Amino acid sequence: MIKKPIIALDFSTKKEAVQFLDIFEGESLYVKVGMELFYQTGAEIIEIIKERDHQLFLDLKLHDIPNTVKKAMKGLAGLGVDMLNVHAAGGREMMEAAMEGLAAGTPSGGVVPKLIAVTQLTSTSEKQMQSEQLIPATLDESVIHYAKLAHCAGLDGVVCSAFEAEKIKKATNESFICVTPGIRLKGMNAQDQKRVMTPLGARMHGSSAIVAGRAVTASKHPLNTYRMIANEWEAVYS
Ligand SMILES: O=C(O)c1cc(=O)[nH]c(=O)n1[C@@H]1O[C@H](COP(=O)(O)O)[C@@H](O)[C@H]1O
Repeated sequence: MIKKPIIALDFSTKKEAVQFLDIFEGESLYVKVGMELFYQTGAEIIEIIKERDHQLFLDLKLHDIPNTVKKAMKGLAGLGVDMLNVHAAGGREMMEAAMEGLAAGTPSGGVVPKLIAVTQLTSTSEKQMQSEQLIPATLDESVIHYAKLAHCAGLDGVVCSAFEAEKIKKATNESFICVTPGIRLKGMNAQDQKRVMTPLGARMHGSSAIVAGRAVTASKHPLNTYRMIANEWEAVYS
């Protein structure tokens, strides 16, 4: 279980990301770096975050042929991050290759980062999935199918919405990590997300970790908003 809400550092420059982190000085965080920031800064931002002793989820959502993903993961493993992800739609062989790459790239004596697979993005609705991906199943069925595939491939967990977390754990096992983005405090705008939930709702639905981005980063009072989210989420552990 990941006790701290994971903050998505979705900024386009190093300067903005660092200014944001400065607000939390003295606090140990779990942050996520995604494509927007990583493609601009490269590994430099990872170093900055590690120097500040924050935990880090590098969210690059790899999705390519097995050999390419394996080699890419081998390189990424050397960055010393805590968690990485791939798209489950890349298939079982690709996910197994990702695991092999991670193990091969982790320096000897080091901890192999956790690997999780994106099932159906939280910005996807059932209707969209059926009409655009031509998947003739319910959204739950598709997400659970991808979760089982990731589980069979030996991954540590998945990214899903909180709505599916409990069902995934039943279909795999209790320790399978369900990281759930699409987190909003009550009354907040869902923006481009389709399957959103409050931190408390995520807690009740069996999420292992929550990801909060714009709710915190675009807040007028990021520290207060983060604390509100953390209080709802962490209450279960106290
Ligand atoms: O893999 C992810 O982190 C991810 C998967 C998913 O299905 N949905 C999703 O929103 N995310 C990420 O989680 C964050 C959510 O951002 P907000 O909607 O601003 O809270 C973004 O950085 C997304 O890239």
